[in-house]
Amino acid sequence: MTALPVSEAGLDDAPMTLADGLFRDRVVLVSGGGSGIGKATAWMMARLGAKVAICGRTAERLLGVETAFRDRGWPLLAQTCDIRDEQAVESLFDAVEARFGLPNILVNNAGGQFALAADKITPKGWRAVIETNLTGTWLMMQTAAQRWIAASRGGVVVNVTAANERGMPGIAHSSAARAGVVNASRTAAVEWAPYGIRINCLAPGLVDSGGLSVYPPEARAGFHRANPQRSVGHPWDMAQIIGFLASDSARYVTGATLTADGGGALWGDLWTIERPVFFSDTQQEAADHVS
Ligand SMILES: CCCCCCC/C=C/C(=O)SCCNC(=O)CCNC(=O)[C@H](O)C(C)(C)COP(=O)(O)OP(=O)(O)OC[C@H]1O[C@@H](n2cnc3c(N)ncnc32)[C@H](O)[C@@H]1OP(=O)(O)O
Ligand SMILES: NC(=O)C1=CN([C@@H]2O[C@H](COP(=O)(O)OP(=O)(O)OC[C@H]3O[C@@H](n4cnc5c(N)ncnc54)[C@H](OP(=O)(O)O)[C@@H]3O)[C@@H](O)[C@H]2O)C=CC1
Repeated sequence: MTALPVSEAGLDDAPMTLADGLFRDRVVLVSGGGSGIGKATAWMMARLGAKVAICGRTAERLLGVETAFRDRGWPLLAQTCDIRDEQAVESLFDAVEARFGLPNILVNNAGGQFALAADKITPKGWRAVIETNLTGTWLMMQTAAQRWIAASRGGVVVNVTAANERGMPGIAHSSAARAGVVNASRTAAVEWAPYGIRINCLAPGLVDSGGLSVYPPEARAGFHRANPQRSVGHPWDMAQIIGFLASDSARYVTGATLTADGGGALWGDLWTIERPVFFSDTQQEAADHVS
C-alpha cells in the first residue's frame, strides 16, 4: 500500500476524494482532535471549509493544532475537556455554540485504553476505560442530540470505535465499551431518526497514529502482519471515511458500523499484549506447551 504522510504539511497535501467545499460553514466538533485520527479529521474538515472545534484532556496537544490552524487562517475552537465529566461536556458545547453556533456534526473520536491481560485488570482500570470509551462517548452524543432536538434541528454523529467485534486479547475492557457504543448507536439511531439525527460508527483496525506507542514492542512488532494487507492503516484513511459518513452522501446510512481494518477481522491473529506460549506461531511450540 502507498504510504500516506503523517506530518502537518503532509495533511495539507494528502489526496482527497471528498468534494471541495463539502463542509463549508458546517460546525464540526471533533473529540480527541489534538492527535492521531482526530487531528487528521479536524484537518480534513478544515480543508473542506468547516468551522472546527476540538477537545481533549491535554492543553499542549490542542495548542499545537491551534497554532497550525492559525497559520493557515482556518477557524478553530480548542478547549480542554474530559469527556467523562458531564459538566465539562456541557461547557464545551456552550463554548462551541457561543463561538460558531450549534455543531452540525459530532465526531466522537476521543478514547483509548491500556493493554493488560484480562485477569490483571483492576476494578479502577476497568472503570477508567469504560467511562472513557462508553460513558464519555455517550455523554457527548446525548448532549449533541438534546441540543439538536431542543433547537428542532438535525445533526450527524460519527462514533469512532474499534474493529474488535470478535473480541481482542489484551483489551477486554475496551472491547466491552466499544460493543456498548455500537449498540447504543443502533438504538439511538432509531429513537432520534424522527428528529433528523443520524448516528454511525467507524470501527478502525490498526492505524499508525501516535496512539499505538502505548503497546508493548513485542505486540507492535506483529501488528502489520495481523491482516491480509500486511499493513496498518493511516489516520487520513480514517478521516476520509468519517467525512463520507458525516456528509449528505450518507444521508440514508444510520445505525451502521463501517469497519476499516484492511481485512483484519476476516483473517489474522492480533495480540495487543505479549502472545502467551499456548498461542505460539509454530505448532511444535504450542504442542510442547500443551503436553
Ligand atoms: C484490530 C483492531 C482493534 C485494535 C485495537 C487495539 C489498538 C487500539 C489502538 C488505540 O486505541 S490507539 C489510541 C491509544 N491511546 C490511548 O489509549 C490513550 C488514551 N488512554 C488513556 O488515557 C488511558 O489508557 C485511560 C485508562 C483510558 C485513561 O484513564 P485515566 O486517565 O483515568 O487513567 P489513569 O488515572 O492513568 O489510570 C486509572 C487506572 O487504570 C489502570 N491503568 C491505567 N493505565 C494502566 C496500565 N498501563 N497498565 C495497567 N493498568 C493501568 C490503573 O488501575 C489505574 O489506576 P492507578 O493504578 O493509577 O490507581
Ligand atoms: N490507532 C489505532 O490503531 C486504533 C484507534 N482506535 C480508536 O480511535 C480513536 C483515536 O485514536 P488514535 O488517534 O489512534 O490515538 P490517540 O491516542 O492519538 O487519540 C486519542 C485521543 O483521545 C483523547 N482522549 C483520550 N481520553 C480522553 C478523555 N477522557 N477526554 C477527552 N479526550 C480524551 C486524547 O487526548 P488527551 O490524551 O489529550 O486527552 C487523544 O487526542 C480512539 O478512540 C482509539 O481508541 C480504535 C482502533 C484502533
